[in-house]
Amino acid sequence: MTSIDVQNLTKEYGTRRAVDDLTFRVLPGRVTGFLGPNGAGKSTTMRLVLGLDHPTSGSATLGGRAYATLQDPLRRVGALLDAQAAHGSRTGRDHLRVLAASNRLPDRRVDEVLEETGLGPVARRRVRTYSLGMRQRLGIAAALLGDPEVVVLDEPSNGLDPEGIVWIRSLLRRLADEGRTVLVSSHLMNETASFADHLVVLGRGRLLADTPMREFIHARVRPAVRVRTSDPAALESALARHGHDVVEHPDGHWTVPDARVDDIGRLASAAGVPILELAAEEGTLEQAYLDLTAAETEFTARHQEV
Ligand SMILES: Nc1ncnc2c1ncn2[C@@H]1O[C@H](COP(=O)(O)OP(=O)(O)OP(=O)(O)O)[C@@H](O)[C@H]1O
Repeated sequence: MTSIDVQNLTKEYGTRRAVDDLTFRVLPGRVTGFLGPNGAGKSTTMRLVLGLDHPTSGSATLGGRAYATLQDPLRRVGALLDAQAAHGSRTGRDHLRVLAASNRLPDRRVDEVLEETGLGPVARRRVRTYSLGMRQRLGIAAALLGDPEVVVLDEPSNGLDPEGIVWIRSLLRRLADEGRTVLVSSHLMNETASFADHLVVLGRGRLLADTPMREFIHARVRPAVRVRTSDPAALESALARHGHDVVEHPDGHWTVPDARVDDIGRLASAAGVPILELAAEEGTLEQAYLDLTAAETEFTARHQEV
């Protein structure tokens, strides 16, 4: 199977360094979320992987080969970078047929991907009449046309309605389960958390994290227990006796940082404290991401002061 290998990749536009000595690997069989603030270098990296731009130094390869050297590239790599790329005066079906013909792919694939992306009913309409979500689906259909081992999608949920978002989530999962290499950029943290197994995070063109999603969250956000009781004084003293701090919230629930739900449940039960609600509070990707990017901003500010 084919991995994406980015090795000491640097791209400068004039004096601006969009990608700065980046090294990471995107492995098959999982969905890798590609995150970073605006201008962090995600699209530039994707363009370099897809041979749409030349690196200033370093390399980006697919299964050890540069994109430009691949035979029938659509059969190896499918990409969605710009959903507006399709010709407005063509029908969705014709757009895909032209792509298929130029990559020696059978017409049968066109109908298969139209079906797969839910575009069957609008396939014979001109692209200029498509909504943003339909164009997005057409871009995804084009990416899947060659049944590629590697799929690179820049903001695929953009413009999709809730049904479309659920669909893209299950599509990404299936592509990864089939053993493909899937790299997906997004600004939406809840969305990324729902599909990514692994994360690559950029900041100012540099690699900030390359880690499984669960680890990324657990390393940055402390787990807590959410609890609500009808006898706050009794709960507070029971928790204090066992060295737990509590944080009280205006709506009456409390959180106990760094605690496990089993321990708090047992402790409350032993003390005879009535419990109305008890739940584990997992950190979210958004919290972890903001923590990381805040640390990065602080680091940059400190270094600029020197
Ligand atoms: N063709 C170009 N010419 C000059 N500068 C460019 C070009 N392409 C990108 N840049 C600059 O490189 C930096 C990285 O941009 P890039 O689009 O890769 O970031 P991104 O992480 O994809 O951002 P976003 O989340 O906003 O899409 C930005 O400062 C951008 O202005």
